Amino acid sequence: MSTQDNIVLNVSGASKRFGGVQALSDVGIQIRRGQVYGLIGPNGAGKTTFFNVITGLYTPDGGSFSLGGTPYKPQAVHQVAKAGIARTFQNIRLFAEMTAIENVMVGRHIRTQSGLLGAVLRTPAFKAEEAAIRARAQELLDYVGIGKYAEFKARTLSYGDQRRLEIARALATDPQLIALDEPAAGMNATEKVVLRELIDRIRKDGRTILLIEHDVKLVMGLCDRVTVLDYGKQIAEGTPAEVQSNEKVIEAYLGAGHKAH
Ligand SMILES: Nc1ncnc2c1ncn2[C@@H]1O[C@H](COP(=O)(O)OP(=O)(O)OP(=O)(O)O)[C@@H](O)[C@H]1O
Repeated sequence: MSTQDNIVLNVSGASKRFGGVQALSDVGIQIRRGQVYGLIGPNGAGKTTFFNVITGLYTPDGGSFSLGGTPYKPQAVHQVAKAGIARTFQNIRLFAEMTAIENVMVGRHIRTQSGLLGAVLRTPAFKAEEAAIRARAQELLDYVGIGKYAEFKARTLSYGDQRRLEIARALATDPQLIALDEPAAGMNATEKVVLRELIDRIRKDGRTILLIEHDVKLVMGLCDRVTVLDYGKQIAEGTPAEVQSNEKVIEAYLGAGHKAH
């Protein structure tokens, strides 16, 4: 396999303006298969905008995008999901009144074959597919450590478990890239340890992960490479050790009144 084949997400020149604010300015990243790639920066740096651009929530003003070597246009969320990026959200977005397992099954349905007509007619093919989807969803719930809550409504799960459920749902689409938007937000120290183990396991199982995270310790401990944004510009890229000692990064964080926790 050539080095080029190993690149899962390749973005160059990503730009996005909102009125007078240049939220993203010529940002480029390359994420290799099996990497955990971190996106950090002070508040308002453009991290969420970058996520929203690559996942089709915002139409970029410019930039080129490819996933697994195939160019894609991040113009619509469902197209990006089909192309193979799954994401979680900073503010958890689950179907609160559905059970945990149903939430994961919804994620899986974008990969199904028998379609709406099969579902309405409840054809044997549909039923077999449904059973397989349920079995796979249960496996994923077990994998993220919440298998015993399969039949609980999503809203009744603890915050940490809801975040794990979002990850299970993202995994259900068999994505080439999983984009996690602040997965540790609101978690206590114990939940963060469990989350870290989970992300590590997902990586070891051959998945590729893009991570926005405010918890610098978690980022530095988990990521293979990190990009630092500040005012929409990419001010550093490299290993955690490299970016941590980068003058521009230190300045950006201190200037914004941040401190590493
Ligand atoms: N939908 C929008 N409309 C107008 N301005 C926006 C919009 N989304 C983001 N911005 C602006 O773009 C800039 C980058 O914001 P963004 O939310 O991407 O930063 P961030 O790094 O994710 O910040 P945080 O860490 O606070 O979540 C900010 O100045 C923000 O006000």
